[in-house]
Amino acid sequence: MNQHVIVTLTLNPSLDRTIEVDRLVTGAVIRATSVRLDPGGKGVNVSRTLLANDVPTVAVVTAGGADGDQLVHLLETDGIPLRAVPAAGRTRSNVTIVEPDGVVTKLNEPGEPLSRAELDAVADMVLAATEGASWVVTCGSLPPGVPTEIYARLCEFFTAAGVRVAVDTSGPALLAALEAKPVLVKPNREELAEAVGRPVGSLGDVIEAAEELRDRGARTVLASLGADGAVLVEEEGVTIGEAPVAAPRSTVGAGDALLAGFLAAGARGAPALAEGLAWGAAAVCLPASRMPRPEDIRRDIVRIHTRPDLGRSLIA
Ligand SMILES: Nc1ncnc2c1ncn2[C@@H]1O[C@H](COP(=O)(O)OP(=O)(O)OP(=O)(O)O)[C@@H](O)[C@H]1O
Ligand SMILES: O=P(O)(O)OC[C@@]1(O)O[C@H](CO)[C@@H](O)[C@@H]1O
Repeated sequence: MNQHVIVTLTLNPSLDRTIEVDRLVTGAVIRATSVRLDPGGKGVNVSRTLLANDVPTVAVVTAGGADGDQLVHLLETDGIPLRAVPAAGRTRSNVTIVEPDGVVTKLNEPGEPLSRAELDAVADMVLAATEGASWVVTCGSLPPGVPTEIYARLCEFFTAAGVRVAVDTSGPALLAALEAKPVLVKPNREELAEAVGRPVGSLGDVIEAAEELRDRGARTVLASLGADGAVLVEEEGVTIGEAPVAAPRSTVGAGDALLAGFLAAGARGAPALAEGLAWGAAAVCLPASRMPRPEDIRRDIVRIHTRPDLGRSLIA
C-alpha cells in the first residue's frame, strides 16, 4: 500500500442534512430555501477533502441501519476508499440550519452505542487499512458508551507500529488521548478551553493552552480559531495565520478541511499551516459540508506570521 496513505477513523459518522433558511425563528414553521444531504463525520470529511485533492486516503467508518447504508452509498458514489464496519445501531443524522449571514445552528444526534465486538472489528479494520500508511487520524465524538480511552489505545498501538497519529476530538477523549502522545491534536477554541479548564480568549491564552497540551503529551497542536485563523504550536516555535473570507457560506467541516490541508502539506511548519488555512477558508465558502476541490482553494488570501520567539517566551 502507498506509504503516504492517510487513514481516517470516524466511530460516529453522520448523514449531514443542511437546511438553508432566510431566518431561523424557534417555534415557527419555516420554509427551507435549500436542502442538501452529505456524508458526514469529522474523519469522513478529512478523507473527502484529501481525496478531492488527490491525496491517498482510506476512511474507516461504522455504518448501521438504512441510514448507514445511505452513508456507505454516498461515500462509494464519491469514490471514497472505504472500510465500513457494520453496526447494530443506526447511523445518526445531524441537521445544520444555515442563515444567509452564515450563522450556523447545528443539531447533532448522539449516535448509537457500539458493542465490544464492534469496537474490536473497528480496530481490526483500521489495522488492515493502515498497513504501510503514514497517518491514522481519529476524529469526532464517541458514540454513547464507548470508552473515552479508545483513541488513546489506538494511538499507543499505531505509534508503536510506526504510524503517526492525529486526534481531533473533545472533552475526556481528548484528555485521555494526550497521555498516548499523539503527533498532532487539532482542537478548536472551545475544545482547547475545555481541555485546560479556563477561557482561551487572547492569542497568548491560545498559545499557553496549546503549550499545556504539549506538556501533557501532544507533539504538535494545531489550534483552529474560526474566522481568526489558526495557531500552530510545535517544538520549533509558534506560527500564526489567517485566511479572511468576506462572506462565509457554511463553516461546517472547515476544521476538517484545515486538518486535511495541514496533513496533505506535511503537517509541519508554516507551509503546512498555510495549506490548511487555504483549505479551511475554501470549505467556508462552500455550502453545507461540501469539501473543497483544487479549483475552490485560494492560497493568495493566506497570511502567515512565523514567530519562533513566541511560545514559552511569550508566556514566561
Ligand atoms: N468565518 C471564517 N472565515 C474564514 N475562515 C474560517 C471561518 N471559519 C472557519 N474558518 C477556517 O476554518 C478553520 C477551522 O474553523 P473552526 O475553528 O471553526 O474549526 P472547527 O470548529 O473544528 O470546525 P468544524 O468542527 O465545523 O470542522 C479555521 O482555522 C479557519 O482557517
Ligand atoms: O459530533 P461530532 O463528531 O463532534 O461532529 C460531527 C460533525 O458535526 O462534524 C462534522 C463537521 O466537522 C460534520 O460532518 C458532523 O455532523
